[in-house]
Amino acid sequence: MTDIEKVAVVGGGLMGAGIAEVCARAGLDVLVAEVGTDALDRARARISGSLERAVAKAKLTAEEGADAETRLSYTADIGDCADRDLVIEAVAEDEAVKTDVFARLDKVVARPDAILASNTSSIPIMKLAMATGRAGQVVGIHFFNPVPVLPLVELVPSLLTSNETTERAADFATGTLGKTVVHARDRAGFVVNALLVPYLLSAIRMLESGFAAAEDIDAGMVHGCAHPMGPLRLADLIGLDTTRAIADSMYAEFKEPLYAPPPLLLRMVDAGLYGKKSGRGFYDYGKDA
Ligand SMILES: CC(=O)CC(=O)SCCNC(=O)CCNC(=O)[C@H](O)C(C)(C)COP(=O)(O)OP(=O)(O)OC[C@H]1O[C@@H](n2cnc3c(N)ncnc32)[C@H](O)[C@@H]1OP(=O)(O)O
Ligand SMILES: NC(=O)C1=CN([C@@H]2O[C@H](COP(=O)(O)OP(=O)(O)OC[C@H]3O[C@@H](n4cnc5c(N)ncnc54)[C@H](O)[C@@H]3O)[C@@H](O)[C@H]2O)C=CC1
Repeated sequence: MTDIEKVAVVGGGLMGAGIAEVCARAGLDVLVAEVGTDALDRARARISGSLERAVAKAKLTAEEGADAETRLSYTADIGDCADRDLVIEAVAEDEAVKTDVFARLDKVVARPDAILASNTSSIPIMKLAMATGRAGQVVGIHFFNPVPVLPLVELVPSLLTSNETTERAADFATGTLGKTVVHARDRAGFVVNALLVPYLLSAIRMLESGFAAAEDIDAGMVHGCAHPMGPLRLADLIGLDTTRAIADSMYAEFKEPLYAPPPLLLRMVDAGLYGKKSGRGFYDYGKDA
């Protein structure tokens, strides 16, 4: 266990809700910060629903589920992050939005040794660190979707992150949350997305070119390579808006065509077809997805 007891998660979407849930299940006091009451209600419903499913599947006792709920609190005021030991930013994959959040956290987080972490998939940590006056305490702690299921955390120090911050973040991920850590350099996409995203984009290009149907592309990778889901269903799970944003930042960093988002992905994002979270992407998920 580490000295980290009070955590805030800024952004309670797909990833922020999962991160808040695993932190509360690990016994931490967790504050979820969102942009307004509607977004907070959605975050609360996401976390409570997931805890209820874990209880229904006997992964948690009813008492453990109820205890986790009592450790969670919600706010629309980022100023409430003042007393936190660790803040994990999980807002949309947009550099301007994230740097604004880091600049605001730098003003409000009062503890001199607090860690400011980002769950970014691809934005260099240095860009976020330089929005603060405490780059030594800014680090990437990158979780994987769904957070309660997947064991991995990528730990990404920038050139300016102190060894102490990196070690405390690693202890938090492994000792407190029980995750498996891999260390990555501060390059867009880190380790996993640098490998995964070109594969997802290739599948989209394959569909776009008429090479094969979505179902056949996915079935090929599920039944031929034992992946738990095919690349198009996985892109839908990640969110096509997020997949596009990740591709954009990797392409901006490396200028390699394999990272360039294909036109079909761009048009689907333009159309609001974000995948599972919006109800439609490469597949239909119905209204309640
Ligand atoms: C973009 C980035 O920056 C980084 C990323 O995250 S990249 C994305 C990485 N994620 C992946 O690659 C996901 C690959 N897919 C999978 O692992 C699986 O398909 C999946 C876990 C999503 C669903 O698995 P499945 O077998 O098709 O469905 P299902 O039977 O419903 O779920 C399997 C288990 O996971 C659990 N689960 C699924 N989704 C869950 C969620 N959102 N929260 C909690 N538990 C969940 C289920 O309860 C079930 O648990 P049990 O076996 O103990 O009953
Ligand atoms: N979707 C995925 O599979 C994965 C995503 N990530 C990363 O996690 C981050 C979040 O992604 P998702 O959860 O998928 O996105 P999402 O769109 O589901 O959630 C983002 C949330 O941030 C909130 N938000 C926006 N601005 C805010 C602000 N200023 N203050 C507080 N909240 C704010 C939004 O209201 C929304 O609820 C991104 O950086 C993404 O790249 C990392 C791993 C996997």
